[in-house]
Amino acid sequence: MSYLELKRQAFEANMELNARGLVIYTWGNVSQLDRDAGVMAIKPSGVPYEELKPEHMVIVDMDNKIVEGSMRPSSDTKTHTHLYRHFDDIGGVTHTHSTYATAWAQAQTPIPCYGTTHADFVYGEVPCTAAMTDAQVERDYEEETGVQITDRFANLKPLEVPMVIVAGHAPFTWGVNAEKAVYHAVVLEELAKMASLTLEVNQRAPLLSQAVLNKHYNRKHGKNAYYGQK
Ligand SMILES: O=C(CO)[C@@H](O)[C@H](O)COP(=O)(O)O
Repeated sequence: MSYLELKRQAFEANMELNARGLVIYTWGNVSQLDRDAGVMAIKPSGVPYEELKPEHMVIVDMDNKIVEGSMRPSSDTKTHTHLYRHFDDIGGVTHTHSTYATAWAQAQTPIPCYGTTHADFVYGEVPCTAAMTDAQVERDYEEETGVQITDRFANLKPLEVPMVIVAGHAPFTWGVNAEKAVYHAVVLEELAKMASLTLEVNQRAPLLSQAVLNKHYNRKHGKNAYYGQK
């Protein structure tokens, strides 16, 4: 696709993130991948959503080199490209600091599956990455964030669990395109809020049984199908 179209898709997805109330000021970013061309369009760093324009999107290759654009790409660029290099089926990545999902990330606690709403979207808990060592942080925080995520997904299918919370930081979500990645960011924030309120009502709330989880997930996604496939 043309860079113009790639930028438009990334811009629209970033504006949807803002419209859904998941970001304030510049807290967050979305990218759209063109896998055939080996590039993505990503939000520029530090630009408030109110001032954002399609032409501001930065085209970056999978080695984090700027291909087109006058602005600095998001500070999370290396995490986005790391995920694209390791998750073959995704085409969009979203990062937010949405309140409830970030609270679970700061608590360094995976979000359990307490109900069928959760099971409709995520096959099991929303995973949390391992806390980074000081040495890892020193190396390159954004690249190491990508490493922590892909390490955590060694035995998970990215499109069955299209989201993660990064320990001490905040969530990343993905999907077959940027629009779906934003959709999953909205879903994640709701699931995190529901789980928080569930524990407020009953600290010993039971987890959803595996049988009910399987039934609900497979009913919504088709047996052994990945979420988001047409
Ligand atoms: O996680 C962080 C900062 O901790 C970033 O996601 C910022 O919240 C947005 O940075 P830019 O995309 O504007 O560089």
